[in-house]
Amino acid sequence: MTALWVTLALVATVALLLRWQRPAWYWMSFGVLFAVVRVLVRYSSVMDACGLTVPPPRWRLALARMTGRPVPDSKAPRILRLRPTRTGLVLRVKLRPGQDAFDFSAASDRLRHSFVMRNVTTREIRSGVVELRMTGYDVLKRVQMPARPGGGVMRVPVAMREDGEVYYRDYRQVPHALNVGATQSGKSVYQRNLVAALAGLNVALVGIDCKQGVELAPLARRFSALADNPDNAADLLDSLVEHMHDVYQLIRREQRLSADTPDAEITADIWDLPDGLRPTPIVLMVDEVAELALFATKDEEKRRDRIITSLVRLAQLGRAAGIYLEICGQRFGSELGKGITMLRAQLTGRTAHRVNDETSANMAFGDIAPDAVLATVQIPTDRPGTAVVGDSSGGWVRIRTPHLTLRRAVNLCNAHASRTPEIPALDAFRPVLPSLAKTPAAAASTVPVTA
Ligand SMILES: Nc1ncnc2c1ncn2[C@@H]1O[C@H](COP(=O)(O)OP(=O)(O)OP(=O)(O)O)[C@@H](O)[C@H]1O
Repeated sequence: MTALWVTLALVATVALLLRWQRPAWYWMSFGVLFAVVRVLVRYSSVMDACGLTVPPPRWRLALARMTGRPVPDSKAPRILRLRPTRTGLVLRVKLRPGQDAFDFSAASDRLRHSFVMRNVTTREIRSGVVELRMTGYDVLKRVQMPARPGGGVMRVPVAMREDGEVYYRDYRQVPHALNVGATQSGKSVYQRNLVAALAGLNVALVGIDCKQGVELAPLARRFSALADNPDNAADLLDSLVEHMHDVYQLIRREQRLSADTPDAEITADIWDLPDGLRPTPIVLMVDEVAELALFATKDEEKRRDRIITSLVRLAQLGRAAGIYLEICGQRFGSELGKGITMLRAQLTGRTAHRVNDETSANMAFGDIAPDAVLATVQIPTDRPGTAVVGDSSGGWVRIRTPHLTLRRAVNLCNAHASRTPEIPALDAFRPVLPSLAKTPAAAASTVPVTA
């Protein structure tokens, strides 16, 4: 008997320790079982308390009255499926007549504490069927991405969402994005995660890093072109615009060829081109965009206008040519001068890390997802890497990136260096790696790269 008590005490201690120190492990070992039992046992009473039941039909009430039987209870939505996941539970229910998905999203906070879960989000997956995604612990406290997060063509895993799902950056769905945040909020780590995820794909990475290349130069082995000051950046962007026009010419040529063949697909963008003809898609990463928009002299002002015009052109026309923009900065508003709001309107993907004021949050979401502004302002200082992402559909979600060190990102880029494609139009901006530098002077004039 004593042995049993000792074992139980030991198990309870281990469970408490895990819950405190390793919530993900606690969830997988103990939490999931307790949560399943809790949800199943409390389901009817919780639905009733949250106002998610429907009264019995009148004919049943009348029948009960006539026959003197007890009045039938209100009915909760029928459980279709309860599935445990590595971060929580997914409960799928069939709505009763008269219920709608909005009832569930309005009750998500009540459901959260009634089922003792960390977070509950709801969505209607098809007419009359609602899915409740519940997380069992704070998945953003210590981000652990799944071992095989999946992905697809131009769709890469970047962070963990607060509902326990992986957040993917999908360039074909949302071609251009803006990433804002105060200093030390985690923008560079977000960008690093993007680079690391893209490194293994058939894609050309092009970087503009006006912090003298401090963020992107170490990853240069996987970059096809890199600019580390506004002068270089202006030339690089001009060349990229030229490359875009060449790709359009190629698409037009293919369209002319297929126009006379009745059954042939008409090419509208690079993804419709045959594999052998398709130019490599390009992701342009711009770090600290405000540096490109600032000027002190007349010449610098001309250069600034050239840069912003090229960026607007790429944002307006780049998608079909397979050029995608990822623009990063502390603020991105009209104070940066003409052309900025026009550019911002084209950057439909928005990510906002912690900001210092509501105006900065408005720069990210004011025009597309006003609800996300409050969520952005509330990001705590002690959680770098936490961000709110939204798009032009008005939806938004909290995410946090895994803490990818620069060392690991460099190793990943080096491991995939052989995948770095050559883009002839951008040849002049190819980062010269130490092994290729011929003289110390030549090496000094190029962006240094860590091995
Ligand atoms: N997801 C994360 N988890 C834990 N720590 C993080 C995460 N993201 C960033 N950090 C830490 O926060 C600090 C700031 O990160 P980062 O350099 O990415 O911020 P930033 O917004 O780019 O800052 P700046 O604009 O000053 O360059 C770093 O010390 C980094 O290690």
